[in-house]
Amino acid sequence: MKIFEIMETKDYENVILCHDKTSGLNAIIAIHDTTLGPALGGCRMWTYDSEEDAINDALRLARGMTYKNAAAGLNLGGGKTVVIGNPRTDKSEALFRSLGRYIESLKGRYITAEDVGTNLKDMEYIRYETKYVAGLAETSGDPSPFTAYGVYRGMQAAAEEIFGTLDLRGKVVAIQGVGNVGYNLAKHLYEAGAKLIVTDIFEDNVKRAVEEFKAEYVKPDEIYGVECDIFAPCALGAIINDETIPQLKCKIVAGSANNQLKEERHGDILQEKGILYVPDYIINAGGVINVADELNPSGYNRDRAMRKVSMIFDTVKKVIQKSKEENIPTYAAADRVAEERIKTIAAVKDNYIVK
Ligand SMILES: NC(=O)C1=CN([C@@H]2O[C@H](COP(=O)(O)OP(=O)(O)OC[C@H]3O[C@@H](n4cnc5c(N)ncnc54)[C@H](O)[C@@H]3O)[C@@H](O)[C@H]2O)C=CC1
Ligand SMILES: O=C(O)CCC(=O)C(=O)O
Repeated sequence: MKIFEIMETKDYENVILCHDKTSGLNAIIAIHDTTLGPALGGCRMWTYDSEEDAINDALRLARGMTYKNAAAGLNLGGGKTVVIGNPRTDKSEALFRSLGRYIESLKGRYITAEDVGTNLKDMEYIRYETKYVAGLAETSGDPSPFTAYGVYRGMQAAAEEIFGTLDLRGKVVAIQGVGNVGYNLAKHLYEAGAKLIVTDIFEDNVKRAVEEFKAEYVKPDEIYGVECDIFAPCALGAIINDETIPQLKCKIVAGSANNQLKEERHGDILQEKGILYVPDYIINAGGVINVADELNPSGYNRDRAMRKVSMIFDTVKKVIQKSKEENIPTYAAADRVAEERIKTIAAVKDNYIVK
């Protein structure tokens, strides 16, 4: 793996390898870009097939956070931590405190939070060693309801574009994955009068959605082909691909899952087919917007965080507008929105201030 070549090509600032013999910690902190502010991004714990896979994941996710934070209008750069290990069996207080000490040593260049495989308890252990951790139980808490609300608002913006109304009453929405985000999204949609079709690999999650929201159930591999207005991927990445696109009968793809397009070209194909794709990192920024509110000098405020999440409606509109004006697919328009903000703010910061 040519790490410096990758760092040069995609403009990474730091990649920090963290090891602690006592706790067994093997982790990577990747900081992609801090033009807008300290890098903020969650801490993922996963069993990787190789160290190279783990480093690649940290790099890819850190860069994704730069774009997500920039497009969301946050004064934050992008970073991510990857802890190599099984989240069910390899966790300990010592492991997360050891990681916390590494994060502390960066003196605020990187702020961590929850991600796949980590939870509020793990964040508390990190907090024993550093203040550079957000999303604690006593402050902003579980980000999923905020992410779900952001997805709902983004869907409304997309609906206004395609159906001429943001009213989702009577619209059919197919949700893939009714876990933390999917469940909360289903609740908003049900209350708005939408008809739901759901799938999940966990029976309990399906049962909850069917009973509470009168949702129709289909098997996991059937969800792509159902007749619907909106397909909402809220489970896995890479689900928009050569096998699934021909099955889609929706007019909009809008969901919380990260990295929905298997490859960028799949975003081009959606556009050719006349399906509006709402870029994942634009519509799923509710969680990070909420977590970032903790960094406000006056402290965390839930109502303010919710108001900011609601603005995802406007960001989605802006991306759609750019896509139309510049005749590019929405995923490329989203990248331009993020890159232009970083470039503009970098230029503003160019002048010298006496400290
Ligand atoms: N929780 C949050 O605030 C954020 C979540 N995301 C992304 O949104 C997605 C969902 O996140 P959460 O709801 O937190 O995760 P979760 O783990 O609570 O829910 C995911 C659900 O998908 C189901 N699932 C897994 N494989 C499936 C398959 N093949 N077919 C159907 N269902 C399947 C799982 O059983 C689970 O119920 C993930 O991709 C995550 O990275 C992105 C930004 C923030
Ligand atoms: O929402 C969080 O807890 C951190 C943000 C993040 O890592 C993400 O949005 O993927």
